[in-house]
Amino acid sequence: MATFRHICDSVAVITLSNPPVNALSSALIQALQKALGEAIRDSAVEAIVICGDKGKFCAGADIREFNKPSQKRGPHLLLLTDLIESNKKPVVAAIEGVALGGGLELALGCHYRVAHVQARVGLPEVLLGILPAASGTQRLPRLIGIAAALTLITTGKYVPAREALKLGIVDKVVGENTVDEAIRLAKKVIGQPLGSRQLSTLPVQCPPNVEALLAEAMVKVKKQFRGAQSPQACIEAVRAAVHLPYTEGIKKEQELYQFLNATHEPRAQQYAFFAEREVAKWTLPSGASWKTVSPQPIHTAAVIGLGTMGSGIVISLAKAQIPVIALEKDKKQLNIGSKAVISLLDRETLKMKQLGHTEATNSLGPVRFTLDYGELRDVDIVIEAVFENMILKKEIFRHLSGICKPEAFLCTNTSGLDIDEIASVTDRPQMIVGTHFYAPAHIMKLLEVVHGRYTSSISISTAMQLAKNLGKIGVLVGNCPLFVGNRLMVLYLQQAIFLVEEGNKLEEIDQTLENFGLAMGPFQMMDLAGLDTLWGCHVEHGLARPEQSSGISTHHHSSKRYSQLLGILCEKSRFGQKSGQGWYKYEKPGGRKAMSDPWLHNFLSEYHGVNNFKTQKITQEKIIEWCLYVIINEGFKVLEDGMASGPEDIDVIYNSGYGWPKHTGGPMYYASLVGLPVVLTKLEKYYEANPDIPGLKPSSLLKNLAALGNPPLKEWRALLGSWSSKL
Ligand SMILES: C[C@H](O)[C@H](C)C(=O)SCCNC(=O)CCNC(=O)[C@H](O)C(C)(C)COP(=O)([O-])OP(=O)([O-])OC[C@H]1O[C@@H](n2cnc3c(N)ncnc32)[C@H](O)[C@@H]1OP(=O)([O-])[O-]
Repeated sequence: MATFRHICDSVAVITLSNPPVNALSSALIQALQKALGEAIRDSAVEAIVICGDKGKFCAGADIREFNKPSQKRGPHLLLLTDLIESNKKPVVAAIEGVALGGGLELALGCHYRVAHVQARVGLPEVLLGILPAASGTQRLPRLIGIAAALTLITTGKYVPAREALKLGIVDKVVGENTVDEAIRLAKKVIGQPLGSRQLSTLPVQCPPNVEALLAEAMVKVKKQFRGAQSPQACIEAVRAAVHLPYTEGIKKEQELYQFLNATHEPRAQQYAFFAEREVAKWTLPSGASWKTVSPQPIHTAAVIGLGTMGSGIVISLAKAQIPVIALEKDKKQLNIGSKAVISLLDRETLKMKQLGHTEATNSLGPVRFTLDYGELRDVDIVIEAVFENMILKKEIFRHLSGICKPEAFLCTNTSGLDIDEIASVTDRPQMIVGTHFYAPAHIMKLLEVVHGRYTSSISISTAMQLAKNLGKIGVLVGNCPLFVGNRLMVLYLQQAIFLVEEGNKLEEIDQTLENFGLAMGPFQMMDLAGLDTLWGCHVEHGLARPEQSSGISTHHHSSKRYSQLLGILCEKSRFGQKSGQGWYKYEKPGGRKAMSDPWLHNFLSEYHGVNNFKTQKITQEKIIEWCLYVIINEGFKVLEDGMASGPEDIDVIYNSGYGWPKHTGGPMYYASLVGLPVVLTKLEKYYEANPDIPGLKPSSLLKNLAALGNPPLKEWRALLGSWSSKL
């Protein structure tokens, strides 16, 4: 790792070099400081260009060093940005690839910025539980104004070069030779006054309603990142830029940074960041891994079934520029499905145009619609996305076996059906993979890649690579009923329903869990997913009984507690958002705004009386424990069964697929934050009082770990040698 400089005429070029993303480690900052000092002192140098090695400017501070004590982290980037800005020689940043976090702050210290057209810039610190701590919160508002700076700093959004140019973050965008262009610019501005280019000296342009703007931003982040402190601290830092001179603003930025660093949030978010990258590097117990098994190239794909899931999958593939054949069973369905796909494609094209892709229409892969299975003969992969019915799926896979080329991978988008049973009817069980997409499939990041008993490592490697190519996070899971995400989720939803049966208000339960940070409370989530779908799933997986008798709940079977409420609501045609009423009512079928429904409250109090449920109103703290600890407990059972490679996989599934708040790291990380012995004691207490709810019975893995105290999550595997993945 080094920072070196060479002189090109009178311009010194300093190259940041710390593969793979030129993160600013203490060593790199030190080397940069040294090179800058030399360039500034060297009388032959009249201007300086800073660029990054291998086409990447810089991805910001080295996150791996965050847990080092700050005094051991060497010189602070902040001082460096001041040094660059205040020196008399013009400094130009040549931005290729990314300028993120400290990388962008470094560029903002420079007097000019030239960016490659494909570069992206941003201040993503908020997504790591911190804030830009090298003057970003003070310099960016001075450059682009309060409103735009607030958006960037509180969302962590990455901005493509053309948008950055419009915002005024960069001075020039080029299609090639970024460094050469930066050198040209540097030569041109030698000797020109730098005053207007020194951002720290500029006044912040404030609109008259600046306080209203800040207050509005605060309301927005409190809703969007419930329970997280860093977005609020980001706004406070920008407020300082509005009211204080630069040096005072910097003091406030540092204070807020220290404050955030003393909370658990940065460590949780940073854990989540690395967990996402780790799970993508799958390894099987056989030793096969992403390093040893090459994925097969996917040049063409087919999707069967153009309902909500299938349409989203088609768009995902098209966005990854993979040509798709979209198949439906009859003309009517094809007509409906193709309209849905075309309208989504149009929306994606528009979005891309807004992001500055001028040839957006060409950047989506072509989609062809058909009724003819024969057209699937030569595709590299088929993703079946018909509704959840084993008989139908088997029929399709039997058919595909006879049609598709022998090298084609056959995937099923199921949210919990047995992959092995599907594989058993094909001529190539080793090439059958479960690909569980999340709705809407062209937006949600998560893809559970399900490893069946016969699935080969090449099939896994190909599916995991496909996830990456689709811009998704692939997480490898075992073929257990409902796989991992939904296996934990159904128990959580059931717990929430039990609370309602005991007289607690569903709005309060939703609100409490949303305040904890979940994107959506359980009842709103059920309405979104469809109560009929969930009811079917609960019956199929033994969480409810198929028989119903209006209003009367049979709440026990084989000494296990059940709730029939979902079924009863479905009998009343309350299917959730799609029918305009479920746990809540909506302005119309398909409406999104959930409103409390007096009818439901009357119905529930009658139901409560008829069924003689004991009333147990519980506190917000207990709502959280009661609902979330079953997720954690079942997570441990998943690990015990070997259905996930590690706790990180479960956390990534929840963070990216279920709206779990990343500032708590994920359910398993959250368990370690609360303390495993505490979680265990609570579960024991709840189970003792409710022996009819198996989800509350503490897992033996949790017991074993808790017996060791509260070992850090990264040590769990080593401590329990016998627990191993059965993927
Ligand atoms: C003072 C200042 O205010 C502060 C306080 C800060 O600056 S805080 C820091 C702010 N910066 C960020 O938040 C940037 C986060 N990174 C990203 O958004 C992405 O990584 C990427 C840059 C857009 C590349 O994406 P990619 O899809 O091409 O590959 P990858 O798999 O993601 O990443 C490739 C490899 O690089 C590693 N990596 C990425 N960014 C890193 C970073 N900032 N530090 C250390 N390692 C990093 C990553 O772990 C992976 O490693 P490995 O797994 O190969 O061993």
